[in-house]
Amino acid sequence: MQVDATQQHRNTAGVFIVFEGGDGTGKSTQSRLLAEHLRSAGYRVETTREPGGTAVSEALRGIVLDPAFAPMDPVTEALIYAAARSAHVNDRIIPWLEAGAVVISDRFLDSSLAYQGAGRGLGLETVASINAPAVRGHEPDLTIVLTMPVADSRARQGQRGTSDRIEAEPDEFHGTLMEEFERIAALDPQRYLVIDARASIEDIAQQINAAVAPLIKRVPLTARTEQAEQAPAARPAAGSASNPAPDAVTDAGGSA
Ligand SMILES: Nc1ncnc2c1ncn2[C@@H]1O[C@H](COP(=O)(O)OP(=O)(O)O)[C@@H](O)[C@H]1O
Ligand SMILES: Cc1cn([C@H]2C[C@H](O)[C@@H](COP(=O)(O)OP(=O)(O)O)O2)c(=O)[nH]c1=O
Repeated sequence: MQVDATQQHRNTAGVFIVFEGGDGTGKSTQSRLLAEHLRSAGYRVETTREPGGTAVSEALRGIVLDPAFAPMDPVTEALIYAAARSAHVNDRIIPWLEAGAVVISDRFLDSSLAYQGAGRGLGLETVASINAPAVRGHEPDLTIVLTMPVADSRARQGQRGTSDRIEAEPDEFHGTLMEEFERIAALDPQRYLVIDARASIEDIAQQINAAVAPLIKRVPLTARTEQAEQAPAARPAAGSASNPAPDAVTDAGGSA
């Protein structure tokens, strides 16, 4: 198969939402809460993560995060993340979006731009070009950036115990990439939501639900999960039992 890196794909029926930010800023917590919130309203939601999401991508994750491989040449590192992303986009993200799902990914391309481009100093152009064949023109509809001082995210990670090869990098590295996420977000405020990750889990979830509500209105009713079709009791009161309104998901419906 030939990959046309310049080809721009629209995200067809589905909606693509990405969580970005430094390590330990609450991305997986909020990704899970958003998925629960949308599923309870009857949407088909697929949650995934990078690096990961397919068998080969998870195997590459094991390699790239393994402290046994430190130090790793930054170009090698960038290529491993891009290789994992290629399988993820091709085998999971594109089919899910074409099927009309709400796809929620814990990290995507901006992590490579921030960690490898800024953190490792490879530069944004080099990292973007390495990743062009992998992302195949797909961009998130909304990227939620969770940001906080490194000292605070370190304190949260401390509760988690062991650190992987990237987490083990010094605070200066992590400070650089946090700043880069904010800089990238400022370039396209329509498609980025920057949130102070020091707020409470519930406050953050409400901000996210409010930003996602207008976006998912375009998800077709046919994309609802079979599970939701069989469980009308789980639906919000705003829609009819057989055909709930997509705009039943509002910022008032926090799941946190
Ligand atoms: N807003 C928050 N306030 C306090 N603790 C939080 C908050 N969000 C997440 N946590 C906790 O911080 C730790 C890291 O959160 P996690 O969601 O795993 O972050 P990430 O996926 O960004 O690494 C977990 O122990 C989680 O329970
Ligand atoms: C997707 C991606 C992740 N990474 C890093 C960020 C994380 O340190 C690590 C993935 O680990 P993960 O456990 O998903 O992150 P977190 O600690 O935030 O829960 O890989 C990159 O350096 N480049 C990338 O393209």
